[in-house]
Amino acid sequence: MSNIVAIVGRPNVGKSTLFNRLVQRRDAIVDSVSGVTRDRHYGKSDWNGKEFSVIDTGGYAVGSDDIFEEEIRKQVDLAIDEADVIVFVVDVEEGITPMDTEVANLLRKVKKPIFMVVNKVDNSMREDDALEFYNLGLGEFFTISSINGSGTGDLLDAVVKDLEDDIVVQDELPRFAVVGRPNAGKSSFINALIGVERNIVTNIAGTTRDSIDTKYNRFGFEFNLVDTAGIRKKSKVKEDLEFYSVMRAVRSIEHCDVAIIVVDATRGFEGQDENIFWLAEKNKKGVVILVNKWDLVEKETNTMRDFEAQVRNEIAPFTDVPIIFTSVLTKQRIFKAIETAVEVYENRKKRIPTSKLNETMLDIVKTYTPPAYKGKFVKIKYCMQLPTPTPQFVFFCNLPQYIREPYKRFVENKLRELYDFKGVPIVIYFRQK
Ligand SMILES: Nc1nc2c(ncn2[C@@H]2O[C@H](COP(=O)(O)OP(=O)(O)OP(=O)(O)O)[C@@H](O)[C@H]2O)c(=O)[nH]1
Ligand SMILES: Nc1nc2c(ncn2[C@@H]2O[C@H](COP(=O)(O)OP(=O)(O)OP(=O)(O)O)[C@@H](O)[C@H]2O)c(=O)[nH]1
Repeated sequence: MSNIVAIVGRPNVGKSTLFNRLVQRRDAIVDSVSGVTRDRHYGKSDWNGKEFSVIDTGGYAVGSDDIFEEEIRKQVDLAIDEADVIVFVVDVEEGITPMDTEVANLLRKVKKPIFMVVNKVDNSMREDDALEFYNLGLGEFFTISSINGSGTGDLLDAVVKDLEDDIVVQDELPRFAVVGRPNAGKSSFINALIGVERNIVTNIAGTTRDSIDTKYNRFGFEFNLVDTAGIRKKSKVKEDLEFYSVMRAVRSIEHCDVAIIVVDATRGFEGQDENIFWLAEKNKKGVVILVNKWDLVEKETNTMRDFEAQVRNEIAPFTDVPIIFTSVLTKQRIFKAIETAVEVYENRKKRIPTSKLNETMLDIVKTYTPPAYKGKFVKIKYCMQLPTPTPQFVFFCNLPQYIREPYKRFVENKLRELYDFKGVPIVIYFRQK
């Protein structure tokens, strides 16, 4: 059901450079919201029509050199458990180091597809130098230059062979993933919702270890709750890793239709919350934001309004997202949260008939035409919603290359005004006709 590619390797081999290359390509071509590169560590990519998430394990290891190795070992362990494909990067300039050998030892036992990648092979002379990496005992490898891009196409061809095609499961219940930073109240929310002590709730960050992906019937709604936290073996979690919560969020979001993002009101909407938000957006999933622990916030006249404004500011331009102030402790607005998630689920499945869309939208785009560019006028002739699992629209026109981002936004906003797409990412294309 999911396609997660993890990039592992010791520091400085070029993991981030490779990651950027994989993700930017997609950002440039497919992303509806350009300029959204707010997260360094994970992103969406696609190759030959297959979409996948890429996770860069670099940059997580913090602290002194001696705990470094231990951190990297843990990350590789986690990647082995949680990712579907592992890309192991080594550096031809440095050759084999003891840490490479250690990582290779961990990977050799793994059943999942592993791709060893010798990076910094910027020229043909270095191809010969790469031969020493056979000594790591992982068999064939790819030689690439992340900086100039050579070899990355062959690597991607091989990687996507091992990934699943997009599976569209029909006629299933809505799948909700409850995601958020450690300690935000995710387990408490699920418990309050389903009315039983299903998860372990404690006030120690990162204590939720049980997996649930179960069907519920509550408040007259039927849905599945997705929580893949328990997939990994408990014994291996010795302490909480930021990388672990990222992995967990990535996987849960990939599995869901709607991500219910739980935010701790006492901490505000922070960087990590934003990352999770954009992850859901990039995956074209529905989003509902719960501002939880609202009982702990000291309220003045405009506290709620101000908080909401701050969140909307951070998530612009996708501001049409339900934000609900909850207290899981006092069970405030729990029902509302589920009711809204169901609404968002329905919005995400919405299909606007072509005739109706043209009646409404064509008028608008003819009245408010795209600005002329280099003296040329763009004429939009026709539009339709694509038969995709999530809302995507195509506008046919004479000069699609002259359509700029602000006009796209304008069209998106109009679509959102006319048809309720609250909480749902929309993709808009302009195509030649
Ligand atoms: N010559 C050459 N240099 C490269 C290539 N890829 C990356 N580098 C350089 O190698 C250095 C490390 O690259 P990063 O991408 O930051 O490496 P990393 O593995 O993500 O490092 P950590 O974040 O510390 O784990 C940078 O100076 C890059 O410019 C390459 O293909 N050829
Ligand atoms: N006052 C107050 N406390 C809350 C609320 N929701 C959760 N808590 C408390 O916050 C702590 C963390 O809650 P959890 O439900 O374990 O949080 P979690 O997000 O599942 O945490 P991890 O398992 O670390 O990912 C617990 O002590 C809860 O009792 C709330 O709405 N109000």
